[in-house]
Amino acid sequence: LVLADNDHTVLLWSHRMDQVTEINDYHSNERYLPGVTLSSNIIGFDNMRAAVQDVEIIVLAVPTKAIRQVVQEVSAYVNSSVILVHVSKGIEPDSLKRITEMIEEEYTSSHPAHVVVLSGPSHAEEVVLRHPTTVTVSSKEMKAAEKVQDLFMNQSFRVYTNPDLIGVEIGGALKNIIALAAGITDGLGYGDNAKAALITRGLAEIARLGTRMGANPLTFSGLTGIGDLIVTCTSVHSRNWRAGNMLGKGMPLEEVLSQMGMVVEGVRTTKAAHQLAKEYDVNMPITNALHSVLFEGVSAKEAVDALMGRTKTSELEDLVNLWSSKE
Ligand SMILES: NC(=O)C1=CN([C@@H]2O[C@H](COP(=O)(O)OP(=O)(O)OC[C@H]3O[C@@H](n4cnc5c(N)ncnc54)[C@H](OP(=O)(O)O)[C@@H]3O)[C@@H](O)[C@H]2O)C=CC1
Ligand SMILES: O=C(CO)COP(=O)(O)O
Repeated sequence: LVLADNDHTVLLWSHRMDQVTEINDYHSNERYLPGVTLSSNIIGFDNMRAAVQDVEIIVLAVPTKAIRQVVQEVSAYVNSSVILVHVSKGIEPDSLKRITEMIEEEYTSSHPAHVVVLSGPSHAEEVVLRHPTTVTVSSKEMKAAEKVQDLFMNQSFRVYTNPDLIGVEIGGALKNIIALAAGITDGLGYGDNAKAALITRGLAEIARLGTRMGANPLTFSGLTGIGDLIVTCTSVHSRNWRAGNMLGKGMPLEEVLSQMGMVVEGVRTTKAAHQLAKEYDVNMPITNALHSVLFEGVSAKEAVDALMGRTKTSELEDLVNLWSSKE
């Protein structure tokens, strides 16, 4: 919708034929954006080749789990140099790869691709209402990122650049873990103090890991760090928050996921971050507590009690370690 508002023709491929028909015949997408009228310059395609073969920019807007498969399909049909923009927020368990790394591994066309991430506090439900939204683009090739900035920028959608690709991707992925945890504490009936604690200490552990992985610590005080943490931990639009809320009320994980019917990225990302914390030897108590709830049979209440009962520590010790690990 943002690109269509900026007078671009958008060829929107979907793997569901019924969705393509709905977009072309009724200019709507009721399952995902109820009540929204889509612009007529958004054209649905069920044929991937027809959608991507002549375009300059491809926006990948699928869950992390689908990235590898979709990039393989896309790269079979690209017949000139393209910019691949991804908006996914996750890390792959086991391989522990960021999205850009997964795209680079799967892209096989002989025509070059420049990979750009677009991320930040941006619930789709509000973007489609043209409510003011700010995001960040990053890439190994900042010229490509600047081109994407120009394409998306408009009066209600403001785009910043940040050359710290690792920080942008890590912040966007890991905030979903904290959003799940924030949903859990709300589901348990805890209040704003608990949520503020999760956002603040969640940011500390995201920054600790991200910095160890090579990110600039300042990125975590930007849109893809604290910005996305706030929007995801405090909004009923967030699928991660909603899933956490059901977990906090006692619903088993499988039932929560089947009720959601949309991606809850934080679940797989918790698995990945738990592994990353071990690999980089970084202390991530909230991530580990969530891992124990999701995958080790610990109750939400027990996990909160364990977090609160840890040995005393200094708040600033974190910050000192963060900066010194950069030197
Ligand atoms: N929604 C939001 O506000 C925002 C989402 N994001 C990120 O964007 C990414 C996508 O999120 P979102 O759009 O909400 O996710 P959804 O769960 O809504 O899925 C998006 C689309 O991807 C399709 N899809 C899923 N798997 C495949 C596959 N294997 N092949 C082809 N298509 C597939 C879905 O089809 P189907 O209907 O069949 O499931 C759906 O049409 C996530 O990483 C999310 O974190 C980032 C910013 C905001
Ligand atoms: O990333 C998002 C907003 O910036 C959307 O978050 P959810 O995936 O939790 O809905």
